[in-house]
Amino acid sequence: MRMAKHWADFQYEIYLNGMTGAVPRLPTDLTALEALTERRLGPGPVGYVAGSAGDGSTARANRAALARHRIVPRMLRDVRERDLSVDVLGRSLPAPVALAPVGVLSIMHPEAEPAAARAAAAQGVPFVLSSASSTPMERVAEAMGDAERWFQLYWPKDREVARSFLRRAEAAGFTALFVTLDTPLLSWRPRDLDQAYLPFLRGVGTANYFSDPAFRAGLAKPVHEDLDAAVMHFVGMFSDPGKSWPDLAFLRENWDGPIVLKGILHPDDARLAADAGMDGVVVSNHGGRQVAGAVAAADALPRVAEAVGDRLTVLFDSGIRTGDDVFKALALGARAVLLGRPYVYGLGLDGQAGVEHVVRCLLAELDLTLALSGHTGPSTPGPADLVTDGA
Ligand SMILES: Cc1cc2nc3c(=O)[nH]c(=O)nc-3n(C[C@H](O)[C@H](O)[C@H](O)COP(=O)(O)O)c2cc1C
Ligand SMILES: O=C(O)C(=O)c1ccccc1
Repeated sequence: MRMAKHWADFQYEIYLNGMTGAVPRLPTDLTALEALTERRLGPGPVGYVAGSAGDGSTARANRAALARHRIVPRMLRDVRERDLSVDVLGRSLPAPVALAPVGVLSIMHPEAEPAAARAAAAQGVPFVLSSASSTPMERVAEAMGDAERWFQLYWPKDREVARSFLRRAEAAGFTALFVTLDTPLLSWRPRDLDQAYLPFLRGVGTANYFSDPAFRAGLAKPVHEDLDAAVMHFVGMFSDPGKSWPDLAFLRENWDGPIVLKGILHPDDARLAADAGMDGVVVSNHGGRQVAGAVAAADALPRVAEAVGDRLTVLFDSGIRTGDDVFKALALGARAVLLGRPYVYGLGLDGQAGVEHVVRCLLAELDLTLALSGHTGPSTPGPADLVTDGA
């Protein structure tokens, strides 16, 4: 009997369903989802999701850097039995993929984070919940049963609010903490600026704050009596550009589980993370949404992996759209990847089912890419399996 699930079976399922005339409700080439979402949803929300910093050069560089690497497939390696499972932060995951933290999901679909979280749970991949979710963390946890969930912290200025978030996340069953460091300020985002569109000013993405006792203690009036004041309190609280490396001790003292720093691009920062007792890093430029002109995430990855791969769990995001992108990230030194915009488009187009479609397409394509390249799991691809244009 076969032990591990073959994600590639989704391919047969689609062809078999085709015998009754059915075709998938959404494209199976996940790079097609952005344009489709733009046609179906209003410009404000899609612009917010698809947009990035400055002229978009970092988002383009993320794709270009992955495209510069080409896979060199190997033959005759017996790839009948494959197992995509991988150990990440002390957990065994069924595949080297998790859903990235994305705030304000209610702008894409009324069922928002609970729908995305249920999709992740149904497919067995971890869901990383954003601090800036449109649903309180306890309700998202409830939607997930005992499925794997991680909490992303935008480190609030107020220590009591920070402590309260950590306590609530632990009580709600979030097992790992992802601390996002690349967003102490929101970057210059022309697409949002030109539409004067910022969801939080409308009170979207504030659910964890407005439901928090420590946050509310700082308000003169209850949230519903003075929404503008509550929003302003959120804006002042949401992040803290004054933080520096020694402050990480606070997180270590207040969180028992693994801590992962998200937004690391320089190998020296990765070393500082290891020195500070962190458990992992996400090599990420926030999907090109923060520093225009920044290094492509895939170009930063091998240097970070080289620097700390033996001390920390190295994860990756920014630009992953296809199964072969995941293969390349693994080969460049990532243990697993986070998927951002594609699942958000899936949510916008078809709710929970849309997110499940995206996850299944990505993992089927990864499974097939591994097999067709001569690999039976995610841990064997390495730099020798790639050639790089211009290198
Ligand atoms: C609409 C949107 C909202 C995001 N919100 C958050 C967030 O709240 N916290 C966070 O750490 N990262 C956030 N990110 C960044 C993602 O976690 C991830 O780093 C990025 O989307 C990966 O790039 P990709 O979209 O190219 O896959 C957001 C990204 C998008 C597109
Ligand atoms: O838009 C983003 O990229 C992001 O990270 C964010 C920040 C604050 C609230 C919601 C999302």
